[in-house]
Amino acid sequence: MSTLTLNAQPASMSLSENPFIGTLKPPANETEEERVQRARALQDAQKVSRQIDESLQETKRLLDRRKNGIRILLLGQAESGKSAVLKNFQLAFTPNQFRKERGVWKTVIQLNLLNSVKTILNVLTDNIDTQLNTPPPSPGSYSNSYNSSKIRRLHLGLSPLLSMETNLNKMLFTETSSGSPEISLPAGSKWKSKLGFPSVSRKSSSDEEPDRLTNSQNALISTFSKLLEASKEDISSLWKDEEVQRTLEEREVHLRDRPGFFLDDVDRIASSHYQPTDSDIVRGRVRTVGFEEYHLVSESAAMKGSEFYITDVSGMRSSRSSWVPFFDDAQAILFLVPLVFNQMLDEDPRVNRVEDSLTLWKEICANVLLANCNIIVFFNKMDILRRILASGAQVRKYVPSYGDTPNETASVAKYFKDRFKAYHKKLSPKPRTFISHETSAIDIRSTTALVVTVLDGITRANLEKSDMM
Ligand SMILES: Nc1nc2c(ncn2[C@@H]2O[C@H](COP(=O)(O)OP(=O)(O)OP(=O)(O)O)[C@@H](O)[C@H]2O)c(=O)[nH]1
Ligand SMILES: [Mg+2]
Repeated sequence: MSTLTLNAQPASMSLSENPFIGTLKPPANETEEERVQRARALQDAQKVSRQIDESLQETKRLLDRRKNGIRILLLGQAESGKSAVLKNFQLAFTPNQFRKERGVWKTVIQLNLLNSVKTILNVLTDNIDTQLNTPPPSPGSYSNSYNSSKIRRLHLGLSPLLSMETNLNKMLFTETSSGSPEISLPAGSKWKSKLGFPSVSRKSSSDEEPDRLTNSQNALISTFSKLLEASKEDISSLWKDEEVQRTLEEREVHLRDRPGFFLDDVDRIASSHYQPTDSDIVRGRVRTVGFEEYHLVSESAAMKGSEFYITDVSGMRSSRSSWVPFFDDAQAILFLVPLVFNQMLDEDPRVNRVEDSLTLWKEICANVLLANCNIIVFFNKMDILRRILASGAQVRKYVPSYGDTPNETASVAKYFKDRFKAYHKKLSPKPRTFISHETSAIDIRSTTALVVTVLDGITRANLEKSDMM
């Protein structure tokens, strides 16, 4: 083994030629004070050098550790359910850590609830505006129980809550350029530490640690919760009102199919003592902005100590170009496709969601950087698909090529699965197996069981790959 000697000096170089000797030698007429200063500076420099070495070693250790863990990338359009699937991974493998953050979700879920109330009020107001501008089709056909004065009264009653909601959103979350009324997660989960929940070791597009909330900000959160509780009856009767339900139906506003729907649980959630359940947390909606890597060290007995790195990204169209740097590192991709064939993208209401997923899928399949990557498709939101079909919506109206295939869940799922599978075969740079699952990510019992099986499959596939190398 060859050893490096620090004094090594080319034989051809004389001492007087060595350019470093002059700088390292103490000055000839150095005073005692200068000598002490020089010694101190040398000590400081050695300390910095040691710190750099330690940090390099730590980085290497983390990189080695990462290399031995399973690295998964979650992809799919916005609202496809990536963060919901991530929460199922957390529930399955790190339930204790997951539950420690329960308190953070209370405010998020209460804000989600209020967001649905705002949607209803907007629809009712809009409806009344339309009625005022069009004569009734038959006398008395506009006997709306939510007439303009009733809505005005409701608005008035809820206005302190609504204005507080605006302030809370500004205080806790990021505003998106999409202009969406949804709350957005600032890049990285550091927002959780704002609420007093230290984030576990993660890497994200923003590693800035936010300031903790001040007492007055915490008081605002608590007042919001109390005000929501005081408005519980109003919200409940608004949601249960038949006229309201009919108007929402006429306007094709299907709140149950939208993200962050909690109106069926208003009695439980609009309470200042409310504690979110696991299922509530998975249903809670916060739009992801940027990306975040979660490092999970399994707590479960079967896989204790196994490590996974799961990267969750924003699915907005404008964010997709920032996915590419993660392709190189990912061992498996979970690609989420919500089969909501009658819904359009938020960011471009002319684009059908399933068509957008297909376009994205083709790009992912054909990408050479992902040629060796396992890709697993989750056909998600199956519960919503069932509801959409039960409401009588015809697939062929939105996807003409569906033709006369039966308009029922199994046929619809098979039709889309076959299309995704065909592109996978045609566009993959190398042959690979098509793997897919039908999921409802809010069904935590079946999804936590599924992610355990999926992870097992990914681990085996990687072992086989490394055996072959
Ligand atoms: N009903 C139903 N809701 C779901 C399902 N999967 C996810 N959701 C809900 O849909 C909403 C959007 O899911 P997210 O996981 O936040 O979506 P995302 O893909 O992370 O979206 P971005 O962060 O915007 O890219 C959340 O409120 C979820 O709870 C599902 O299978 N069924
Ligand atoms: Mg997300």
